[in-house]
Amino acid sequence: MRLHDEPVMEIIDRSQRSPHRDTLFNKRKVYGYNILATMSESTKYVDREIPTISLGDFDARIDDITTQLVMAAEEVGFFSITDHGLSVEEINHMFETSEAFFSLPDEVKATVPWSPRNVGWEKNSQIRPSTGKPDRKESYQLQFGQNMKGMWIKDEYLPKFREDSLAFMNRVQKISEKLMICFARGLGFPDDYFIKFHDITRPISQTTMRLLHYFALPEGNNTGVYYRAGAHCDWGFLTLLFQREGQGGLEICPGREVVTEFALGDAWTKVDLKAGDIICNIGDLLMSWSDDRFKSTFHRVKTPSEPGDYFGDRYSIAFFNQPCADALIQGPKKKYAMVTGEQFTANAMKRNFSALQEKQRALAAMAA
Ligand SMILES: O=C(O)CCC(=O)C(=O)O
Ligand SMILES: [Fe+2]
Repeated sequence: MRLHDEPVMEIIDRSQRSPHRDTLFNKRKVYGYNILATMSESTKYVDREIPTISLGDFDARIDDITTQLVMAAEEVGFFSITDHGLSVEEINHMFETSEAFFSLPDEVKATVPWSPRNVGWEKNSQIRPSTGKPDRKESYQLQFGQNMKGMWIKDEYLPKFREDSLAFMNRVQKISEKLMICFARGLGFPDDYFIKFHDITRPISQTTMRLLHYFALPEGNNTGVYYRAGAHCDWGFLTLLFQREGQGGLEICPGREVVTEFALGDAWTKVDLKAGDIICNIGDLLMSWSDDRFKSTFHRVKTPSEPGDYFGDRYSIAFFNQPCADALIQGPKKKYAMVTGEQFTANAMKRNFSALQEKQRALAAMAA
């Protein structure tokens, strides 16, 4: 078993909680035993608007787009974008490429095994501190730089996989860079401020595209047995998510006020999508870099267990914008001490690890 990269925060900083938000979201600590108490209950849902923002006519509309993005980042931390320039055909082609990879025999996929540089293939091994159990899925992490040496599936197994994946990744990077310009403006930084720190042409780039395949589950009540993707926040800067229509399950739970806080509400909101839209979410890095103005929101892929849930094989693609190791991270208000990209990641891993240990101790105590 290995520990992946999503950070979780063990400290609830009560001094910084907004009383208004507290009544809105009814927060509670999630990674203790509380989450277990919810397993047999049916999910509580609430409607929340997840803004849809058009990037069309970007140069002429940049001020308007920036306003909309900043508002979405401040309020929900999730938004979908349209008119981003990627066609439905291009997205579908990447999904077909991904499905072709996942349908290879495990022995072949194991020729590119996951490594802690966050590249490679894993199966049923990512343990989230929110569940203490591995997600039931497989994923293949791809990067642009030197970490991918020897980690691309060979052409003899899947011709053109590397070429097609890199072409898609470069297209998604360009969209990310548009969003980075807007978020830099929103925080009063120069336009290219975030782009420079996420330069994918540098060999030390850590930006990662993750292809995901969640296995089909038996229809019925799977709760407590399987997890698709346990509740977590992404630790990077910004995530761009591609989903397939009809393969639902992504849910969000806003309410986190400070990046050092480790709590979430008890009501989830399903994320619906239209073909071709990209769902985006703020990661902990941008939350920290914005002095907590932009929210990194808890989300999960729900284990299908109730009527109306999607039980079949589910494919998704996540593009994580990660800083280069030498990026210097500090918000305009200097709320948090300056850290490098490398330190930020190390701190996130450390918090993740101690939260996971806490969760596993709680699970063991319940079993005893
Ligand atoms: O598969 C999805 O829809 C979400 C995946 C996700 O949140 C992640 O990998 O961080
Ligand atoms: Fe995520």
